[in-house]
Amino acid sequence: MTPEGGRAIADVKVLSSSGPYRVRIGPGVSAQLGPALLELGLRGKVALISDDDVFHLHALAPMGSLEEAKLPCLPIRIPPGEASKTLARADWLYGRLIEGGIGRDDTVVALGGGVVGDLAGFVAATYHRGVAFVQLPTTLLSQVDSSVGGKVAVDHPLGKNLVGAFYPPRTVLADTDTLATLPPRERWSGLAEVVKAAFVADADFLPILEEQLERLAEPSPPAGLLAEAIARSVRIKAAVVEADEHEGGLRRILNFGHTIGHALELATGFGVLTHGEAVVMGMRAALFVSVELGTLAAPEAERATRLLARFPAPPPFRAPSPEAVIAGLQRDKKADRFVVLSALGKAEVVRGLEPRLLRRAIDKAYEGLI
Ligand SMILES: NC(=O)c1ccc[n+]([C@@H]2O[C@H](COP(=O)([O-])OP(=O)(O)OC[C@H]3O[C@@H](n4cnc5c(N)ncnc54)[C@H](O)[C@@H]3O)[C@@H](O)[C@H]2O)c1
Ligand SMILES: O=C(O)C(=O)C[C@@H](O)[C@H](O)[C@H](O)COP(=O)(O)O
Ligand SMILES: [Zn+2]
Repeated sequence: MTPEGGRAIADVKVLSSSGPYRVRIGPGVSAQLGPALLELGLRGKVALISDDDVFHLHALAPMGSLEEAKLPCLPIRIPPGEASKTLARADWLYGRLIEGGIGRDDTVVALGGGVVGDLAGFVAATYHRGVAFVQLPTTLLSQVDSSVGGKVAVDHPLGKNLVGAFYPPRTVLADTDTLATLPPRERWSGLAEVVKAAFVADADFLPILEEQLERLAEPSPPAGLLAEAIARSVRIKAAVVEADEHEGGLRRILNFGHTIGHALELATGFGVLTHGEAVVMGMRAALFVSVELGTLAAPEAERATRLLARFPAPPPFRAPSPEAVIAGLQRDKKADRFVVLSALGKAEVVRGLEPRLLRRAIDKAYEGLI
């Protein structure tokens, strides 16, 4: 328990078709898991899914709180990394849930980053046609983005997140204390989604990021600054997903940088680039496309590109050919749609990008890296 006693610094309410849920953000909030479940009337067993590394680092507090609340816990660990976000791993998890006697009235809790959250959420959505699902995100990326909004999925060898569902969590406990152990590369990966949120929906957030980007990437940024940046990103995402939960329109803006980003993750091999690294490259490409199509003024694109240039380059990787990237891109769920900026803080969707423009955009994504 922290000096604050696990009290949230921010508490964001998100409306969804399966009911409202709270996102509590602050130091020590994962130690509130037991009471949070009881508050929701979730009194059954808890299957706590985590990856090996996160389990060793951060399972004690939430498991202790389950014990105090007298909620039986079945811990299940998976290997860390994007390679675990597969149907095969989901199938393996179903086996552990069946063997552990997890039933319709029990709860799946995801303790980890976006990989654990997306995978455990997919399993929760499908096991027994849906059991209660709770997120305890432990990466910056999962606290600012993936734990909110209900997208759950696994990858397919032919494409990222191709098998999934919309399955909102019952609650989210984003314990900012867990971020103290996060490696720098993963901090920057999360910051990519923070910057994306500002680019597509919150121009007033940009000056703060321009001033504080490197501080936010430090192992221990000023606590208030970090929690505020997380809360602001969550509020942006909450507003978008509340307006368009199932991505009929507006929600597509959250895919800014992702069309090429996802194709790069696939073509380099899942896990070679972090999601954030791929999205930074994809956003550079998308800014270029925005200027080429005339939706964004060049000085605004330059300002955004300058912010992205402050992200560290990924470790050296074998760059796939533009053809390989385009092939992956054509299998994306949103292959025919491309998100561009129409101003800083405002995005729109265009269709039917010319293949030649796409190739030049992929060159932009690689610029300075290969
Ligand atoms: N559902 C959504 O809306 C959504 C949004 C954005 C991204 N995503 C998905 O999220 C995934 C990426 O998530 P991620 O970046 O969290 O990756 P991740 O879950 O793989 O975590 C990154 C690494 O950090 C380690 N880790 C996690 N928490 C830690 C901690 N507190 N201390 C030390 N190490 C820790 C993990 O073991 C892992 O090795 C991708 O699959 C992406 O597609 C989903
Ligand atoms: O929540 C959303 O909507 C997003 O697009 C958020 C993205 O950051 C995230 O990477 C998401 O998983 C992408 O979804 P997909 O539908 O393109 O697979
Ligand atoms: Zn993303």
